[in-house]
Amino acid sequence: YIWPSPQLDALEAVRFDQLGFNTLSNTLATFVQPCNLFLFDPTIGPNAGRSDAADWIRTAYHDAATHNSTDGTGGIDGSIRFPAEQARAENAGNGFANTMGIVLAIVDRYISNADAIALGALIAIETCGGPEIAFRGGRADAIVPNVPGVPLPEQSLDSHIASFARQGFTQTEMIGLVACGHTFGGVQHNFFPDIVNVLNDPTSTDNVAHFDSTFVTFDNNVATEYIAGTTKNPLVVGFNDTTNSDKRIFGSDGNATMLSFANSPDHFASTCADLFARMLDTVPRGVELTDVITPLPVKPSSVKLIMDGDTLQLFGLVRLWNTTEDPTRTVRVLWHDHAGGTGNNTMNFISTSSSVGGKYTATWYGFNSTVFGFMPLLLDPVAGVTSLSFVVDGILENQGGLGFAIQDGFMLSQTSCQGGAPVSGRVDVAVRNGVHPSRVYLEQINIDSVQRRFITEIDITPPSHQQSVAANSAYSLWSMNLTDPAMTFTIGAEIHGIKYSTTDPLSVFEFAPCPT
Ligand code: HEM
Repeated sequence: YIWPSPQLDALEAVRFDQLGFNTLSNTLATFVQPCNLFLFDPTIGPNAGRSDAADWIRTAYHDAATHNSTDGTGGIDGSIRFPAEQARAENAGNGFANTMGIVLAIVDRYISNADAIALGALIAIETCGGPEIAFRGGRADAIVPNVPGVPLPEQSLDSHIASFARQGFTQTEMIGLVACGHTFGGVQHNFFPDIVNVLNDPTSTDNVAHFDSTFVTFDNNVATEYIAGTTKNPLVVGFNDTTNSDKRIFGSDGNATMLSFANSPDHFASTCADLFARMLDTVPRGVELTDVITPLPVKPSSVKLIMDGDTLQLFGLVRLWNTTEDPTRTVRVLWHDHAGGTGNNTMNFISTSSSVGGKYTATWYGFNSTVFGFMPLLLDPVAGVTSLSFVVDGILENQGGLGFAIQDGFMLSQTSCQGGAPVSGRVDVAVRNGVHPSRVYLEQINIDSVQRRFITEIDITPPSHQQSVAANSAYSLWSMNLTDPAMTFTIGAEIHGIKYSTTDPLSVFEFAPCPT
């Protein structure tokens, strides 16, 4: 995709900036590091026999499994977040409530509850030894629970085949998806006393009987142990044959599929990568998913413009994907302006990040930064800035000639201030003369009754000709008094029918005191 694209930029960041520098403060990968991390019961610690990773994967499956491919209802739409859905017998266990507390914390205006659930499962699998999974974004959130539809262990093989067919999977794919899921975790005695006894195992104090011997790692042991006859999978060799659903499913093609998995870890991993991607893309009809999101090789990040009197401050970083730290590398940022000029600056190496279970690393450079503190580039407001390019070791990176477009039509002005009772502050937006936005507004993120984020736009009254205050010779100020000091917002403007937003949330507390 072409940068900037706010939703894709945000999804790409959660999906690929997993650990290390500039990973989102609520990065998911930290909650599955190490992979036996189980945060929900601090009294039990690492010997609970459970893991966040397993919970997140089961959560995504139970959200997906309500899908009906005939009528197009159900699927990954975040309906598992509703307590009424979690309370159903088919959703026995506390893994869903556990998952929600962490995974849904990444929901924002660009990332739905459903995308967050899909990302949680994907990151758990990749971080804990699994294959790289194709990720698409754009899942829509259900506003009511789905009809029931998750398979139960005591159901017959025929009903499981029918259930997976309804979800859109063949019998062979059913065997695969169950094996891919059941390489993590196990069955808890507390919620399934008819399947698992009290274990008296100090390494599984939650009394979880595991599906394979490596229950916090993605590997084909679920298949090798099954084929070797050494498996302890409680849904294969459980004392109650009625609930041995994995035994019936795995054996349903004479073990052909499980044998192929046992014989080849690579075949197992690639099959699971496909099946997990399809499970995560199981969405209600009418939902349009994005293309598969791949990492941008050169990605500007945290780009921000602020008007400071006669100076235009340009803050930002760039991420170079799939690179390691290299002191001999030179990275330059070029900025192109309205007058046809180009400025340039050598960027500073800041730090690295990693992704997909350590498979990739990325390096980060600041437009004008030192490791401690981010300094802006200081530009001339009259010339402004229209786009950026980068030069990495002499090679021009400009998205195939498009450049990285920058919107300098409007931005926060440093004259914004806090205090000045009875209001709590004033937001000044510097608007470029000649741009004539049809509207400038504050964007406040709100949460509706079913935890969906939505934007409330609060229009700023355009200054009349007489009242217009100049920020400098190229920009005028649009101002708005704020009464709610707790409000956080971004700034939006509509220019030639297109809406643009700033990315950094602001609050009046960041502003200098208003002059008295
Ligand atoms: C016929 C189909 C299936 C049945 C009957 C079934 C049944 C179960 C049961 C009874 C548990 C124990 C839950 C607990 O104690 O909290 C479980 C756990 C789990 N299932 Fe399945 N499952 C099926 C398919 C799948 C699929 C397709 C996936 C994912 C692709 C999956 C992923 C998981 C995971 C990761 C756990 C471990 C959860 C944890 O340890 O916290 N299952 N399953």
